[in-house]
Amino acid sequence: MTAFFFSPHKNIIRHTLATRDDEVAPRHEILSAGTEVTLLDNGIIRFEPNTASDTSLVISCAVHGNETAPIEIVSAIIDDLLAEDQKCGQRVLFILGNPWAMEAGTRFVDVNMNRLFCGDWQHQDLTLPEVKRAAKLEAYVANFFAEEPVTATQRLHYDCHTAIRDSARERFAVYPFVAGRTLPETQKAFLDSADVHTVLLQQQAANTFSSFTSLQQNAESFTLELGKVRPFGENDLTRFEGIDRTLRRLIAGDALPDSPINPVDGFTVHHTIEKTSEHWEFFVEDDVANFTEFAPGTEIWRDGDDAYIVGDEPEYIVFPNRDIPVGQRAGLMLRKQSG
Ligand SMILES: O=C(O)CCC(=O)N[C@@H](CCC(=O)O)C(=O)O
Ligand SMILES: [Zn+2]
Repeated sequence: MTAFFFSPHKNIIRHTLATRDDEVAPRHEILSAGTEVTLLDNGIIRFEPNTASDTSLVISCAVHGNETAPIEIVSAIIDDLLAEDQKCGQRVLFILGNPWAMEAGTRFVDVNMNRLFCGDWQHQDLTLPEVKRAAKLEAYVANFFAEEPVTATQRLHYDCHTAIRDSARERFAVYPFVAGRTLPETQKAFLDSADVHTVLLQQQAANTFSSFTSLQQNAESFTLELGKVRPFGENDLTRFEGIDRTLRRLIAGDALPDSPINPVDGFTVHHTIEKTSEHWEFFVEDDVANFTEFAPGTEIWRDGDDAYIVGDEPEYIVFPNRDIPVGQRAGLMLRKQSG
């Protein structure tokens, strides 16, 4: 089956790269175990077992096109599902988010897709391919969850990324903010199983893909930062064995532990760094790693009389980026949760 489903292409990566958005032909097959496979759109494929499933699982990658390791992992899982070397015990929707940026080998082409969700695509130029794609992704995910069987008890979404820079904590998760929600032990167990021992707990609603599934689709979801951005073929996939193994277990329908065996450290956002004007000065070196610790009293940025100085306990930086337009986020300062 593997050899034929994406014919004449070798796998979903090649098929997605070779297919223009307006040329995609939906495909449908039933595997010998009864699993229904449907290619819904370019880079969007659904597997549905013919047994009662309790989980609807969305696995996405390539929302940023140059974050290739998760794309390689997802493609290999899809190959194994098609070859029936990987058991399909749950409904799964796989999404390769941004085919144009994948082809260009860039984070995005016209607009950062991971700022277009929760309907924010409506306020953008609707002629742009990435804007239309974000709208479609919302619709595919909403339909996938709406069509879940009566046996379904949980909706999960893991949006797999790699970060631009090194990280003092190699892998980390971002847990979207939903008022009144706390991170369940079962999701900590998922992170532990995937070798992700750091979680950034957002305190504000956002317009990322994982925020959309958490806020509007009632899913447990994360943005997973699983390593560092590298071109296709240059990833050390042994560094991604935890997520690969854990996604495969979930897809098979195998139970994960109810609570983590190893600690998962929580960090909360203490300050959002914003580039406030053209005079804004940023005192963080360009090559600083994510989760670098800054001691109390360190000045992080200054804009005239306004400044940010680390308070009375250490803070940790993530996603620092000075090369952004005025008004946009230039990084986050975090505090580590105690206990
Ligand atoms: O490495 C960086 O500086 C950026 C990594 C990245 O793309 N992170 C995601 C996080 C999404 C979230 O907050 O859930 C993003 O900025 O889209
Ligand atoms: Zn990313």
